[in-house]
Amino acid sequence: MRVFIDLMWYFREEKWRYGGGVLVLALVSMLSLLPPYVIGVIVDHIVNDTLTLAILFRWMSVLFALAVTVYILRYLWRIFIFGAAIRLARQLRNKLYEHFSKMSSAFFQRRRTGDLMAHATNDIRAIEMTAGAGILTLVDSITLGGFVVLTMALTISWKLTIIALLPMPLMAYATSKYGSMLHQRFGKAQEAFSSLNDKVQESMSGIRVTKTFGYEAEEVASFKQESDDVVEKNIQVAKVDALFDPTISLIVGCCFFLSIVFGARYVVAEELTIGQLTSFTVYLGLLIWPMLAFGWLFNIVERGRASYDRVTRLLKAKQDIVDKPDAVAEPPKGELDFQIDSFSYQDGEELVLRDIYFTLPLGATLGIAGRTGSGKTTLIKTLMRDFEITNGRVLLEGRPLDDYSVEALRSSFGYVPQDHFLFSATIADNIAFAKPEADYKEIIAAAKLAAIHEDIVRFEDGYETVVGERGVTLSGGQKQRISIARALLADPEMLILDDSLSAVDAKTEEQILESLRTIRKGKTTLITAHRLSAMKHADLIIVLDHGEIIERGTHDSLMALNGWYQRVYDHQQLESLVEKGGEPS
Ligand SMILES: Nc1ncnc2c1ncn2[C@@H]1O[C@H](COP(=O)(O)OP(=O)(O)OP(=O)(O)O)[C@@H](O)[C@H]1O
Repeated sequence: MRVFIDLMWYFREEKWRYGGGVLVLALVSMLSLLPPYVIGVIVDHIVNDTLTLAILFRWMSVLFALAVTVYILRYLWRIFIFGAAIRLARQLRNKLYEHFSKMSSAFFQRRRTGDLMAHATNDIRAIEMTAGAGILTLVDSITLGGFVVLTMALTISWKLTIIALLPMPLMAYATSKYGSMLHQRFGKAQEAFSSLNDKVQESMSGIRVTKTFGYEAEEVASFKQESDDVVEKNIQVAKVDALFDPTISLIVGCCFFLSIVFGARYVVAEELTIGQLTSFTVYLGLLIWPMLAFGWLFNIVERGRASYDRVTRLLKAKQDIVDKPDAVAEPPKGELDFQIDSFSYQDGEELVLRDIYFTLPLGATLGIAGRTGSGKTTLIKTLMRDFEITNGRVLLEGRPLDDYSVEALRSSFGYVPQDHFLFSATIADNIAFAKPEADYKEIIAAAKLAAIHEDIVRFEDGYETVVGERGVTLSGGQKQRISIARALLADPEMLILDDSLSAVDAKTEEQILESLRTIRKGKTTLITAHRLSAMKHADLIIVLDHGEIIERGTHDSLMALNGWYQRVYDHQQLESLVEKGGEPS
């Protein structure tokens, strides 16, 4: 029941809804006591031969009025209690989403997407059940159960009540035992569900790769295995779940048995009338639901507790990147000073960057070259504070990155990542993502600069073409250029193209670079690329190898060095000549 204490903050917040709901529910419980009483009275009238049509009609009218009232009241408490529970789910879901959106890349690297999705769906649903059906069963089992027992004891026979309820402690013992078994098994079932979620997410994202390699059968088999695991764990839950009903029915059966055996003796001894015994057994029947509700309550509460623990653990995860109290809110301009002694993604892991020292004046263009895995993207991630530098620092306008608020820092960057992402929205919306207030003229201008305008107008719906998962399929190069247009539209202080020209041909690349040279005057641009022609005009080019700068300079000075840069550049030029049989880029 600890989960109810954990949720107390919400019950307080919604005290009117819960207060109203509980009150109405208690009233319904009280009113439910009337029909058994009426049955007892009628039976006694029949036994004593005093039943008249008038008496019968009077009691029937009372029962009819009661039914209508209970009908309305039941509707009311549902609105109060279940309505509040749905609101709690909404609040928690929004909190989780807000929390996710504040977390750094390191957080998402440690967690699986499917797991996070399971928290936001299954766990929240279990908590909603606790705050809705859980409260209902708690209040119902206490009020209806309490009222019925009191009525039986006070209006019929306290002796018979005690006898009839003798098997109850057994039930309390059994349900608490089942409850703790359920908690454990439910935790495991939820973990298995998270894992399955993750599997589905990964399989769907990688479906093309799976098909290309003809791995469908293996994928289906591995999905089946995960799915079987979920089923197995849920069966384990269901096995305990299934114990509640028969146990409760058995105990209720014992209660009936005792009350009939002893009740009959009291009737013979004339301590009770037949009508009273009839009422007593009907009251006992009324106890079945509170008892079932009690068992069900354990079930709901244990699920809710496991889920609430999982969600709060997640919400408690500290943001690893937070603003200092006096953080500068003004977005920095692009004057860079890298002073990184070393960087690794996790403590104790292999160093990914070492001895990165260089400066870049405001408005300059930096080219970052190097073989795959040499640390180009990592260098950019440290600049954007996606990951904290533990050994060294990066200065922007002479201040360390953490002097700036995260928001100010992020608004300085226009980042076009390697794995570009388009939302399921129109092309115009995708381009205007970083500047939603942009008008069509600005969007088209950005698209022209990114050399994608001609492609867009060829689509039937032009800029209103829907792309992404639910829209038309674009080529890799088209997606890249839309991502570039998106970054250009925001006109950021620092534009970062992380291998963002890899899927466009040499001519288009040159066209885009030419636009950049014109519009990015006075603003800093960083370009990483495998095709070195993309950084030929940079003011500074650094070549990384195993996280270290092995060459630095301008294109001309690097060519004169006769090192890695010169070799790769010449090789690429030759390749381009052979492939296209045309001009070198
Ligand atoms: N999030 C991460 N966690 C742990 N290691 C990582 C992470 N991202 C990259 N690495 C590792 O860091 C090294 C540098 O990777 P990085 O992506 O910076 O290289 P890159 O030069 O950009 O490569 P590419 O040209 O292929 O994009 C690699 O060994 C990679 O495995």
